[in-house]
Amino acid sequence: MWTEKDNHLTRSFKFRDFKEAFAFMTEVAVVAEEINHHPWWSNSYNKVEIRLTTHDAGHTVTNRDHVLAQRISVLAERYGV
Ligand SMILES: C[C@H](O)[C@H](O)[C@H]1CNC2=NC(N)=NC(=O)C2=N1
Repeated sequence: MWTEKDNHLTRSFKFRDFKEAFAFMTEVAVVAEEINHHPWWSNSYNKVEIRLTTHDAGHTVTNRDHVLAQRISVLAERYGV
């Protein structure tokens, strides 16, 4: 589940292995380019942490973040995470 703190939406994902984590990240990257809104993220082996904020709105959470979060959740569901 996404949580909002310090002016960003954040969620952590744990995949089966690095390969799945990176495949997920690749899919997120395609969506980010499509809607021109991009995540901050970190990856370590099978874990991906994502933070969403809108720099253009002074680093606040906007509808663009909620839209991307929803799109990411749909992708994540396909990995069963
Ligand atoms: C010019 C372009 O629309 C902006 O730089 C976009 C691109 N991607 C972005 N991504 C995020 N997360 N926040 C932004 O404010 C943002 N702005």
